[in-house]
Amino acid sequence: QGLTESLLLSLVHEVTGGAYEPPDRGVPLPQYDFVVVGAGTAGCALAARLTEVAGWSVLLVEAGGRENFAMDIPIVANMLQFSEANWKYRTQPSDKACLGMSGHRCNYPRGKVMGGSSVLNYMIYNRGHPNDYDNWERMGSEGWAFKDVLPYFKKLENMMVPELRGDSRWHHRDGPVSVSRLPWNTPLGKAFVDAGLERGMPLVDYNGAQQVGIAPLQVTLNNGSRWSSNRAYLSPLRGRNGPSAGRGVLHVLKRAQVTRVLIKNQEAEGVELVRGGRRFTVRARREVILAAGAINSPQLLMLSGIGPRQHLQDVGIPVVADLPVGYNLMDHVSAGAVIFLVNDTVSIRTERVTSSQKDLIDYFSHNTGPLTIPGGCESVAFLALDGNTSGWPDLELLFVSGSLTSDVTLKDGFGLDRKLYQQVFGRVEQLDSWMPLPMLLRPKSKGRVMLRDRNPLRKPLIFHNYFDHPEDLDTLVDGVLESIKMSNTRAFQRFGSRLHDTPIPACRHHGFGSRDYWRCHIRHFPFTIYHQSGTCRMGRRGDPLAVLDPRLRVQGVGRLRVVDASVMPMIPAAHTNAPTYMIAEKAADMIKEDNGVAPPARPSK
Ligand SMILES: Cc1cc2nc3c(=O)[nH]c(=O)nc-3n(C[C@H](O)[C@H](O)[C@H](O)COP(=O)(O)OP(=O)(O)OC[C@H]3O[C@@H](n4cnc5c(N)ncnc54)[C@H](O)[C@@H]3O)c2cc1C
Repeated sequence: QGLTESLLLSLVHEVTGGAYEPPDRGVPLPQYDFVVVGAGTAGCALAARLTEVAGWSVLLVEAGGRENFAMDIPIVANMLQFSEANWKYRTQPSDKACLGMSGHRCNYPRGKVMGGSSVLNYMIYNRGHPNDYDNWERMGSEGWAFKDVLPYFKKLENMMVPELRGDSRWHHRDGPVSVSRLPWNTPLGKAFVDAGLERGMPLVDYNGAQQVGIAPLQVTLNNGSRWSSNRAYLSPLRGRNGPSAGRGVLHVLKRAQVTRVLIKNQEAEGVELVRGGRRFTVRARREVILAAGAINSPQLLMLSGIGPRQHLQDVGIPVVADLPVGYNLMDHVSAGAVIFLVNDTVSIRTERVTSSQKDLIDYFSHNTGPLTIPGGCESVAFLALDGNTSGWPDLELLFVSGSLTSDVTLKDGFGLDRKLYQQVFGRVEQLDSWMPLPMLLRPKSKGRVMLRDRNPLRKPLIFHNYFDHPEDLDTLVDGVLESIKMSNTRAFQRFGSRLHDTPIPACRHHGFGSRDYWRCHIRHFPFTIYHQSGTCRMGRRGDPLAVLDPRLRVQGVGRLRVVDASVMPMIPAAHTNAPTYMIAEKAADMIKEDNGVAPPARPSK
């Protein structure tokens, strides 16, 4: 009976999907105070905060459609990449990386849905290290030091982990973004933490006093389900929006793509957008704010004439402001496809959990069980490599209680060459396995986003430039070697954990397991951890490397800001969702201040 009830419940949710989010306005008004482009992590947070001001009107424009119930189920996170909720970007072919992917191109997913990438993400909640933000300030982003941003990290947080809730030095309970631990773990997830302890790593709250160490994940889940930005910030507005509620007005336009910012006399006047084949122009009395993410915000700026002069001239767009838009693309790349086999049925295999009546009932009726594990991610280690005593980690090992072979969609999610996949992994496809994702936290290589042409509906060109800097590759090799040590601990040997050792044919000549072999392996299978950022970086006013000033205003163009992951001058040693929320929270206060409204209350210190 439990199962039937569960399925009926899902059907009801599916039909009424997105019922908690603000409705689609259909046709916009001709004018608003603010037009916010993109309802992703930053856009939802920002729009919600701006409508706290009575008398302000905000239009939030989103290219994707509504969020639905299936998107809330953590275990299917990677499957969403095959849906229309993904922009389905691919990087340009490279001879340095993605060599094991079809066409030497890596997939680069981005959310295209209410909630943006916070709907596609793996929900890992991570702030980064104080040095990340102190470094931002040193690089010219005045007001973004850790002491300045910590209050905003706290403001967004509803910490639900019992032992952290009371730690008011680092955490907060009243924010919109729910943070919890996984309600359920596999034996392997626990083994990873034990293995870390065995290797001498301390158990840490990595969002607290010390990041380096080992820990079960903190995740943006509420009651076992995804807590997206749409859910966190927009659902509370439904039904209590508008002047009579003492708030501003929020209109949301879904499946509407902004094609250009309208600029006159070096000031943004509004946007042009297309929706259902119709073209609309919407004016902004106060400001246009781009929150379209690290690929689409630079694309939109360039389409509007703001970008590198030569590039704009090459594609035939009149130059409004000559700025380094699209440069400084950063991501956290990992050493993918390093897998360890185990003897017992202790890992997550998607087809096993989604066809288990018990697991389905556990999820739908009790909000627990394997379906609550976001794509199999359970625990994490942050490592400072030899000689680094700063506490600012170089490397992360993200533990996944399954591997490339545990889910039929994963290899295609990353875009692996099918023949190569069969050669290397076909033999072990049916076995239980786990995967550490050694992830480079402070990459030195930088990529670039460029326009293909002046057509706003064509995908931009993305050059990841992974491993341009040789140190990046070496750090990842260290990560693979540490993962092998983790597998050799007593905690993992209980399960007979062993490295899968079928070599990649093109790397075999290096000798399986040598540093050169791993370099070659990583060049074949670099997995993005989806943290694209930095392409509209902020910096000191007048800095030729900066697109924005530290108040996130586009240099040389009035009434235009960017508020999303693209503003980061340097990618933090963190998964980027929480830092993006922080950026939006801080931006909301700056925008209020700059428009003559004192921020409502100082966020808690
Ligand atoms: C698969 C995946 C897994 C991830 N896992 C994690 C994780 O576990 N933990 C973590 O911290 N981070 C994770 N991230 C990264 C994190 O989610 C992002 O850094 C964050 O969501 C970025 O927020 P944003 O506001 O910059 O952009 P987005 O959230 O991507 O929002 C941009 C929005 O703008 C819309 N848009 C774009 N162009 C236009 C246009 N022209 N007109 C109208 N709308 C437009 C998009 O459709 C989108 O909704 C993951 C990301 C992905 C894709």
